[in-house]
Amino acid sequence: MSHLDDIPSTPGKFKMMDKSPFFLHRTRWQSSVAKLAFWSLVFFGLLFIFFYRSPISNPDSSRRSLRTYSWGGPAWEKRVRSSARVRTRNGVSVLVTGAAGFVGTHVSAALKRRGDGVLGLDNFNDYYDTSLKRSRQALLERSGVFIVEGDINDLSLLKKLFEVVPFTHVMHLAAQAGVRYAMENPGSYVHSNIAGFVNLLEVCKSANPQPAIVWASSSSVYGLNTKVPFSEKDRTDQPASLYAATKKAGEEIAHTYNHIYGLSLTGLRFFTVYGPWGRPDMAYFFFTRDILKGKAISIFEGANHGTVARDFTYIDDIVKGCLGALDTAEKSTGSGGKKRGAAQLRVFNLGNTSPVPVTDLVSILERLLKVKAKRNMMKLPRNGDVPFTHANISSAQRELGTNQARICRLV
Ligand SMILES: O=C(O)[C@H]1O[C@H](OP(=O)(O)OP(=O)(O)OC[C@H]2O[C@@H](n3ccc(=O)[nH]c3=O)[C@H](O)[C@@H]2O)[C@H](O)[C@@H](O)[C@@H]1O
Repeated sequence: MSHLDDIPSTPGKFKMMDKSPFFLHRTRWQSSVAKLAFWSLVFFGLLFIFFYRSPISNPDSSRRSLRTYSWGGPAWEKRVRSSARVRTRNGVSVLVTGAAGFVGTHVSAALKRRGDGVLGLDNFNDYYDTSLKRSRQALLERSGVFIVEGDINDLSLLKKLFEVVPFTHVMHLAAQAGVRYAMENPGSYVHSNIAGFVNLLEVCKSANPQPAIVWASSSSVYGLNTKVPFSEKDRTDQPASLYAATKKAGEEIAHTYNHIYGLSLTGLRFFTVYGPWGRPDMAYFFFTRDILKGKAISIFEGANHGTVARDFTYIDDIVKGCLGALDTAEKSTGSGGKKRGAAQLRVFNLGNTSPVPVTDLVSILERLLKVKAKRNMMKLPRNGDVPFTHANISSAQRELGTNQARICRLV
């Protein structure tokens, strides 16, 4: 484009050029034709450069530039197939969405370890430091799990994945997590937890064979319930946050797709999951960071200095529950978008069954870090938090073939 620098930017400058000795004896008419020819050349030149460099002339690069994700092509398909290949008798092939997330990484690794085919999908969004997601990706890559970079809202990508691999199961863990962030960015919750989920179900319902789907709901659906422990039969119509509302909406959407299309669907209500490779937006993570920095931490308390507590659940127990749900999931009954019979629809709590006060969590951290925390006690803000959670997991223990209670505690 450097030649464009020589082009005069104003008509005045052009007139100056007309007065040069070269043009001196030309007529006015000749000068106009020259001007016209010159500017036409410039115009067509620019037009050419625009179309030559524009993505429109190359559909592949256009797709990449618009969606910022790169996928497709024979080498990519080969990686997808290889990652999803089942390597054991009776193994299953699972599409794990949110595979670079905390729970997604652990579940993908566990499935791969036992010989199942696993393909990850993740959009690597920057809700928290993406370098942590990249490290999890590297970890999974070493064990043979390929993570496709893309969004669950990308219909053509999802269709392509099902064209390349006839997945038997989908482990849907991609979501906008975090209770308090919903007040800052509500659209992100609607985009991932509602629109993205519907998009995924649309593709699953049309797939042939239809996969069985296990997906992450949340303990937050119990909202402002006071009856403890929380049982799957309890009411879940009083969400305290938009996050909870989108997860509850997911449960209703699951019901619809099960009812109309015969999709086998299992929702798992996770209770405040913690462990290695955990999420930096969660309290145990940033409390640790701030205690080590000598920064004060805000500890929430209920009315009249009441205790705020969580049924903190160790990641290994959650992984057991996820695998148990996949293993006991019945096949979807539909095909090609048509229901052929009643299909399985389930919801399970996955929790530790013994709530721990947040003040105790801080004491444990102090003991392990050997640093005294600067505690700033404050009233539970009205930002989506609930005072306590407590899971009844008898249904999961009975039906998922896993006794996950008390395997691992905070200490
Ligand atoms: O189980 C769930 O359904 C949810 O668990 C967590 O949400 P939360 O239980 O709020 O977990 P944290 O953000 O780690 O908070 C843990 C506890 O610390 C308290 N907290 C949090 C932040 C803070 O500054 N101070 C404080 O006392 C919270 O009130 C809560 O009782 C996850 O972040 C959600 O994505 C998940 O769905």
